[in-house]
Amino acid sequence: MNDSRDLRLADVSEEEVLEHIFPLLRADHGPSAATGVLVGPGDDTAWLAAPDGRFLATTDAVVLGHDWLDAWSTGADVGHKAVMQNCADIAAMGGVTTGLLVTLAAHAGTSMAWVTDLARGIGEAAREARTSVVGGDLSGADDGTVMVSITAFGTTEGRDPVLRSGARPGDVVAVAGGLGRSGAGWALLRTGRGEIAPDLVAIHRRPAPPLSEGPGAARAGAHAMIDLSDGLVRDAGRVARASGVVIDLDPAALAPHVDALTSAVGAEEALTCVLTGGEEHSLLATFAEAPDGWHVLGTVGPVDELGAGVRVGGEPRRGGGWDHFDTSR
Ligand SMILES: Nc1ncnc2c1ncn2[C@@H]1O[C@H](COP(=O)(O)OP(=O)(O)O)[C@@H](O)[C@H]1O
Ligand SMILES: Cc1ncc(C[n+]2csc(CCOP(=O)(O)OP(=O)(O)O)c2C)c(N)n1
Ligand SMILES: [Mg+2]
Repeated sequence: MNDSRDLRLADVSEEEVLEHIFPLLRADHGPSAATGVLVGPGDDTAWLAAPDGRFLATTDAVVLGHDWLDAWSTGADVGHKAVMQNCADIAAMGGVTTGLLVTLAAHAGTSMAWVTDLARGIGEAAREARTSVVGGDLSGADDGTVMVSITAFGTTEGRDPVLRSGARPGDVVAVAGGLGRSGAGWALLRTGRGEIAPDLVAIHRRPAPPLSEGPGAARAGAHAMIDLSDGLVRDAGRVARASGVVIDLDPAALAPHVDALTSAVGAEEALTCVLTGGEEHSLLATFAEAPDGWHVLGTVGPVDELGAGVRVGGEPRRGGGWDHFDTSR
């Protein structure tokens, strides 16, 4: 196992795979949420502290061909993104991630080099998020199938979580992080133009959610919050419907985000990316008053005759954004 470069999963035992990846997954940071890990990987389960007696739990899976292509993303990119997707969900509740479970289901022909790279990316992202992998599972899969599923646990540090349902008329709606960059990077990759904007492609491969802004928003009194995984309009719509309000996005507030993408993808595609681009994992929240670090995008109003939902410059806006089972693509 010293040189894993040419090996496939079929050539090694499960124990050897685990022995190989454990060191890559290990947390090496000082005191943090990871200090709540009482028993880590290696036994039948992990054992975690839940200091305030309650914890957050979420899971997200990614599948080769549906969520990434090997031509676009390395194993490390896939691992990094899978971790960040989960940590963004924890942050969107106002929480801090305390531990991760990682499941890999892969066909026997999967190269050990890819698995090693995946583990490296997971470990790197976990350390960036100041958390650690506490366990997981390995499973076989049919030829061509590779799936990575991550489950994250988190703590709200004694606060109540920030739900999607708390937005109130009179609030502002604001974002921490960018808009449409991952979607623009994906559009460039799809059309073989990735070299036009390596920064956008990098964000698509490895989203960088502003994780600390989640608990920050909770401390600042956020009324509602969500992470932007499926596109601004779609995800804002989830907050609007859960809260029974209208969210009106101001085109002038969106303009700088659109302008930032225009040279790479053109003005029309830039607006589409900002409104509907997925996998950004920025945080969208509503507040009585937005704190520093948050960019106000619009306002929250009472339901009107059209019902709860999203408007852009007062105009109703539906559709767009990511749906896994949309076969019209
Ligand atoms: N297969 C499932 N079984 C039970 N609950 C699910 C399932 N899929 C999604 N959910 C729940 O539905 C909600 C929305 O899921 P999802 O859109 O995946 O959230 P997010 O975009 O934040 O990851 C979440 O609360 C999630 O836990
Ligand atoms: C090969 C490939 N096809 C499509 C996409 C685009 N894509 C996949 S998932 C997704 C949206 C977010 O994923 P999801 O699993 O719905 O995240 P969640 O809402 O559960 O956090 C997008 C835009 C991609 N990254 N790679
Ligand atoms: Mg989410």
